[in-house]
Amino acid sequence: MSSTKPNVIFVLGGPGAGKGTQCTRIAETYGYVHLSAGDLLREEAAKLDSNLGKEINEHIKNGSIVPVAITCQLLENAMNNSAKDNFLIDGFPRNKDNVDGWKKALDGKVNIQCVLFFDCDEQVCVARCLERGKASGRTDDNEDSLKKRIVTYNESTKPVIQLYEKDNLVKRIDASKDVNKVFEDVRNVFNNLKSTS
Ligand SMILES: Nc1ncnc2c1ncn2[C@@H]1O[C@H](COP(=O)(O)OP(=O)(O)OP(=O)(O)O)[C@@H](O)[C@H]1O
Ligand SMILES: Nc1ccn([C@@H]2O[C@H](COP(=O)(O)O)[C@@H](O)[C@H]2O)c(=O)n1
Repeated sequence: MSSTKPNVIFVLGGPGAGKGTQCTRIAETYGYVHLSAGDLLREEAAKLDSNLGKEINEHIKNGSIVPVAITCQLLENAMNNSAKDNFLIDGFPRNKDNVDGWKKALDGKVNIQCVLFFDCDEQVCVARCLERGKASGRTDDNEDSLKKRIVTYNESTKPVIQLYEKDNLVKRIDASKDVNKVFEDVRNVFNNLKSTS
């Protein structure tokens, strides 16, 4: 991260809504650095042969949210290790603890440009994750974990999206369309985005 205040876009939506897929395309097209909180946690857990690694893996399998101090530190390290200034933060903030922890650590140090909300029907999300689960190797792309992930999304993440709606930051995108159509809508958002740095 350079000395200029970096731009941050939070990317939210249900499990399997297509956040990662669209972030990859946004990164290629608009030069943003894609930081997936879930990927960072999975990588960290794989590195750690410790209780902390086990704790992260348990949260992932149960679809519950890892304490923010861990996730926020991973995100902050990844931003500090990047030479770029535009970040897509995928899958964060996921609950009130995430919001509060982020504010404590980074409020005022970054510009939140918007919150991209990939809105997708629950059944479609579950079907996509189950299909992905045939090859993903993820411990949470199965029926049991998905039930829990959907509960976490409905009970903890939706209120976060509503919180940002009050600040007019949310750009809702219909994520049930096919990948190219969703990206057309994403492009509309980016073409109208004001640079705040
Ligand atoms: N618009 C789409 N139409 C159909 N399939 C899609 C679409 N977008 C993504 N997919 C597929 O659905 C699965 C989930 O997509 P992706 O990993 O991007 O979701 P995600 O929101 O990042 O999920 P998670 O939060 O669980 O990591 C992938 O197998 C992906 O190829
Ligand atoms: N802010 C976050 C983000 C993710 N997690 C945990 O990782 C799991 C997988 O996340 P994906 O975005 O890759 O689907 C998620 O279910 C949580 O257990 C988290 O704790 N905090």
